[in-house]
Amino acid sequence: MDSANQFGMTHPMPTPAEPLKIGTRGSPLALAQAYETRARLSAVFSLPEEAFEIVVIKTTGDKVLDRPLKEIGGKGLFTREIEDALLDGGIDIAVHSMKDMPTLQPEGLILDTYLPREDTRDAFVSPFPGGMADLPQGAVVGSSSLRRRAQLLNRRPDLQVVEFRGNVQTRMKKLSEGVARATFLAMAGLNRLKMDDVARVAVEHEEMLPAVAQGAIGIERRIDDQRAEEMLAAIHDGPTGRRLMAERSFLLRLDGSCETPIAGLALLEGDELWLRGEILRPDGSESISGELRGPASDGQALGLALAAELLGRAPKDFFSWR
Ligand SMILES: NCc1[nH]cc(CCC(=O)O)c1CC(=O)O
Repeated sequence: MDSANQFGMTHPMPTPAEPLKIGTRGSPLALAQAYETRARLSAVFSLPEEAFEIVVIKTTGDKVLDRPLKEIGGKGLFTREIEDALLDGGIDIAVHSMKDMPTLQPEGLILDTYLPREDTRDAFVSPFPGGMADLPQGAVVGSSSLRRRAQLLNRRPDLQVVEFRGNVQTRMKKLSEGVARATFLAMAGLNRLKMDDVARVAVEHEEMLPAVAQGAIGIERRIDDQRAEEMLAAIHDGPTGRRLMAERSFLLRLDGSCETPIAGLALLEGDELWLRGEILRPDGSESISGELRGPASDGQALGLALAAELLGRAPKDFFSWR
């Protein structure tokens, strides 16, 4: 008899046969996300963990640690090898931080399953007391995110931003060594890693709009793999899907260059989506932001409309590729 579980109803298992191979990067956050996916699948189908195999894949982005990401070549840096493994059958599903995912997937793959979204806010992290507003004049802040860097400089042109790569542990070490006074991380990552010892102040959306898809886990599969399709349908979170549809359409329409800092967030209010977006010059000297509301059933139109609105207000030289 099926027993209820923390994720709700149980489902009949499509085809048990072989273990479902779950591909992931090997970073602590990526592994936590893969374990969460496995836990949800095994709960919803009442399957033992052995029915799933976690396959760790090293990507170019994981191998090159000494250079800023944009120098190595932007898009797909953390996904190419994983998508190759999906295509050649080495894995059956791939678990991703949606924030890092290109807006379009390779032919033959589909990315339309999302787990319930975590906290979407950024976290201000510093060994000193206080939040962003308490940063002294001229303080040094570490970040390798183009978006956070531009937003920060837009609000506080007096600050100095230095490049900060590496995992949470590396960044905390840099803070304790005094390389920077503070840094920014996603609340979602800190929460998923259960890093309760890292002192953080949540940055409200009004102060700093997060990256598109921040806090969302997405699961990719082969388009013709029926077993994976059925299994993933059972753990998909509809509200997260509707929000990401709006945010990712917004990004897709704007995404001519990874040199352009972009922020975007959709919230669901009943049957309505509320989408906010911001584009900035990399040095923070100019910011263009806006918002639109529309039916939750058509996030795509909403995302495209807000992007068109911001593009219409942007000077010709705003995007470096123009
Ligand atoms: N670009 C790296 C990345 N990709 C996803 C997260 C955090 C988790 C998330 O937003 O889902 C992070 C690190 C960070 O921004 O602190």
